[in-house]
Amino acid sequence: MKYRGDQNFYMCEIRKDFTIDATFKGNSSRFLNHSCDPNCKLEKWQVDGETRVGVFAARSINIGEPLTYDYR
Ligand SMILES: C[S@@+](CC[C@H](N)C(=O)[O-])C[C@H]1O[C@@H](n2cnc3c(N)ncnc32)[C@H](O)[C@@H]1O
Repeated sequence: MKYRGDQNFYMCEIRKDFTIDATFKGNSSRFLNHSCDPNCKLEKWQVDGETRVGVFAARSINIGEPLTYDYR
């Protein structure tokens, strides 16, 4: 799964012909920042025949700690 983020373009490639693009619409996962030492990870699941991307804790996270994952 590839993810590319910059000021005006947020897109997550699920397959060659299928992407999630949060440029105009998205959910609270839009607020996760990048870190090279992230506390979260993305997982791609098949749910009822649909591809879903979920954010999961990669380690124990303290209250108030920003949620991050590796954009690359
Ligand atoms: C998906 S948004 C993350 C949420 C965003 N920080 C906000 O407050 O809405 C991605 C943008 O956040 C900023 N960003 C994400 N991670 C960052 C980091 N580690 N350091 C500085 N800016 C970051 C960049 O401007 C990036 O284009």
